[in-house]
Amino acid sequence: MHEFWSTQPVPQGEKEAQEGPLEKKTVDDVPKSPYPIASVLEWWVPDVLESEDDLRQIYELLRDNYVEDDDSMFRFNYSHAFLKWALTPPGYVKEWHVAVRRKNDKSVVAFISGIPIDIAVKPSAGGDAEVRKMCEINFLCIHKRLREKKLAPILIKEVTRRVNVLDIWQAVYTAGIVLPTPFTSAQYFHRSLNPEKLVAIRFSRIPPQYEKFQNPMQMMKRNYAVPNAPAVRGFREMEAGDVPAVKSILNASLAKFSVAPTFTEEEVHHWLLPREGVVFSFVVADSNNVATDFVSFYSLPSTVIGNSKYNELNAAYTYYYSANTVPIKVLMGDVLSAAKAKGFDVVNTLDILDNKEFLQDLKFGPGDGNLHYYFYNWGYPIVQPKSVGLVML
Ligand SMILES: COC(=O)c1ccc(N2CCCCCC2)c(NS(=O)(=O)c2ccc(OC)cc2)c1
Repeated sequence: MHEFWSTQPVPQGEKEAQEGPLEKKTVDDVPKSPYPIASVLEWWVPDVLESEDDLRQIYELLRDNYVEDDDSMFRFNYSHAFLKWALTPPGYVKEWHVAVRRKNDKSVVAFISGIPIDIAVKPSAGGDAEVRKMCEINFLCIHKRLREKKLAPILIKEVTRRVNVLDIWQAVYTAGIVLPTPFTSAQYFHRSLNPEKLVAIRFSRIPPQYEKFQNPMQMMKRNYAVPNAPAVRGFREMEAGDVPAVKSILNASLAKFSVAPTFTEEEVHHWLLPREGVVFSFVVADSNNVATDFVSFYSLPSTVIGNSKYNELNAAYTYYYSANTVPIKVLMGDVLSAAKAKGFDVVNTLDILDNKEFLQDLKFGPGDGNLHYYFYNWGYPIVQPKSVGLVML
């Protein structure tokens, strides 16, 4: 079991692993040439920022081969603009976008990405957080026709080599499956905004508790109806002028968690300013128009697999927030209104951050998916998802 992971510096399930690095190497120990790969294949670094065609090839690989839910009802369909955003934050390293192509026709068969991130990790015994420059790994995808050929371990080793050669020795990543060894496991929750479409997509009957009504669908629509205007006075879209205030309140909010990113001003600008069709962010401004609260969500549509009537689900996912003058459930209530107004069918979230404080009142229901969080080369005790302040796209 775990032929590959048992060779890696990750907690192997022994009891209390020590906190911190599991192995210590230096740049001199790191091979300078790419990891060997089958002769019919070649390593390739797409230029996602400057080449629309390179970006399109990565987009299509993920659209057709990336994560599906357990029942293969949905597959994530990250957009071009979303992928460009997710892959090119301040200080990104082009070579950490690792693709594999077939030599003969140059078709992309696999991908894995890394981006730089500053993670603040609190020692479990308490005390100040240690801020560590890490790599955030995402979008590991092997073409459906090349599964079970041990390609994933090769991509993981190669991206690790390209990260280590720049003197970075830790990574953070998530997966819907259990690997050695999660430091937390979160659960997905979803809030319907368009119950008619969700019932149609889920091929499922209307929930039994609605059967008693004369017009069950009408009652479902009423139950999930949201105001068409925000409730919070001073609630408005975030602008560039809000960046310093948002950096300050967001970093302060995230400092409460055991594991969370810290953001520079440039990173706040990149990750949290609104981007059409990608990320949506709002502030609560006081009488001097200074942001006192902040909330955001991102657009991640899913392909509906094998449904004749609908082929796309417009899902919004809650992102970062800092609730200070209003409770998070009031702030998130305005996110539901904004998402509905922008045509989203559902809002998805995880029970990380303070999200448990709004799930029930805002009528989120449990999904059937889990998201497990992992460190590479960093021993850390298992913590509750509500101690985690890291949102992975
Ligand atoms: C790859 O998964 C999807 O594209 C997707 C999209 C929407 C989901 N919804 C919203 C639609 C209502 C039905 C259940 C929740 C769900 N169900 S889910 O429980 O939110 C879920 C999310 C992620 C996942 O794998 C990482 C597995 C399950 C999944």
